[in-house]
Amino acid sequence: MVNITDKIKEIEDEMARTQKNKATNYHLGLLKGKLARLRAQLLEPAQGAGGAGGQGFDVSKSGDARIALVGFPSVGKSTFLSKITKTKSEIAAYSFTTLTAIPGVLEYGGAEIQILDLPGIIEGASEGKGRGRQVISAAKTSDMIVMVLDATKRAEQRALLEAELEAVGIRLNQDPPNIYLKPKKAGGVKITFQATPKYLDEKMLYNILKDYRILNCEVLVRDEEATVDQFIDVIMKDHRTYIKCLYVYNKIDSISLEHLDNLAREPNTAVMSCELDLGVQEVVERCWEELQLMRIYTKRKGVEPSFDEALIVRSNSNIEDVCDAIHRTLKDSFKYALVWGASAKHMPQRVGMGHMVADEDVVSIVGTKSGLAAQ
Ligand SMILES: Nc1nc2c(ncn2[C@@H]2O[C@H](COP(=O)(O)OP(=O)(O)OP(=O)(O)O)[C@@H](O)[C@H]2O)c(=O)[nH]1
Ligand SMILES: [K+]
Ligand SMILES: [Mg+2]
Repeated sequence: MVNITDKIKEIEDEMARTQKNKATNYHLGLLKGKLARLRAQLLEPAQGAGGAGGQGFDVSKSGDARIALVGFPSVGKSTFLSKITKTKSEIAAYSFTTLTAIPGVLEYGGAEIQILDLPGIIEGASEGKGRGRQVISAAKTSDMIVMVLDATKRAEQRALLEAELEAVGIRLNQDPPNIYLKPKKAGGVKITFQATPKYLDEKMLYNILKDYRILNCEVLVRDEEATVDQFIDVIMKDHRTYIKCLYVYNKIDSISLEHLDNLAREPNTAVMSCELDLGVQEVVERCWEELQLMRIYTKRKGVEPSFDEALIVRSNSNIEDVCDAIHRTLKDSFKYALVWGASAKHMPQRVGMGHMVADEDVVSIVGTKSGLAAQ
């Protein structure tokens, strides 16, 4: 039996050989679809013993958010973890110093952020080289990826690493495509374009769906810029993860100012030197901004709010989420909430469960039973 990696290689070779033009467009679309399917198969837990399945490391999630440090060996991931948390992860000049996931806790803005130091990954990680598969699984469970890069190494490292993550369905700094796909029991395939598509047509989508044996469904393409890759992502949506990524170039103590200037201009990028303690705190601040966590201060009736301890909730949270963060049964006796701060139209504003809160709001929950104001 030909193994999956060989099949993947075959398709990749065929794609590389195929000239891109109007006539080959449909064929290339189909090949992309097949590739996505094979890659998903590769990540499925293997049958029986000794499988190199998609399991991550055995580290439980804790704190308000999780950040994974992903990068090639010896770029300084463990050095960074040791700088920003109290955890000491082994640091050395040789590759693969770190052999498992080492969690640390970063305390920032009243929140506790779990930082996962991971083994270095190498090219071919997505196909199971080294600890690649495990590292990638751990990265998938995080709220954000910090891709640590070595500023002294060649520029391709970034694209190589991106390709490894891309191959296992991780989409960095992208929104899920604006395409709606609903499988049906009968009725055939119905495709609607909300605007004239630039890169897609009905025949192309129809062919790919057929190849996936989706014979009855409704498709609505809302985005005129949607690509065939995005369409495949929608079909494969159970295998796709959309994660924020901050690219961090370490070791800037060893490069020229000109090179440093160029790196710092790349999008979603920060630069630092752990050795000279340059830019490290800025990286932490950038992470905090990207995570978009909000601090909510609770207040009991008739008592001044305490600003010592914040409740941490995610962006796009409402009063219901705040209740859940306080206590899981608080909602049951909820009457209304009083809100002071950026989200309030006047101070205080009386609001219901659906009210969206803002960073540093003060919230008082008023319940039906006595003494149920927020803790
Ligand atoms: N010049 C310079 N060297 C650094 C810097 N940060 C870390 N190093 C060195 O880079 C080497 C590798 O650091 P580690 O923290 O072990 O790298 P890692 O990415 O965790 O490596 P693996 O666990 O093997 O994947 C060590 O010798 C560090 O002292 C820096 O800012 N500048
Ligand atoms: K190392
Ligand atoms: Mg390490």
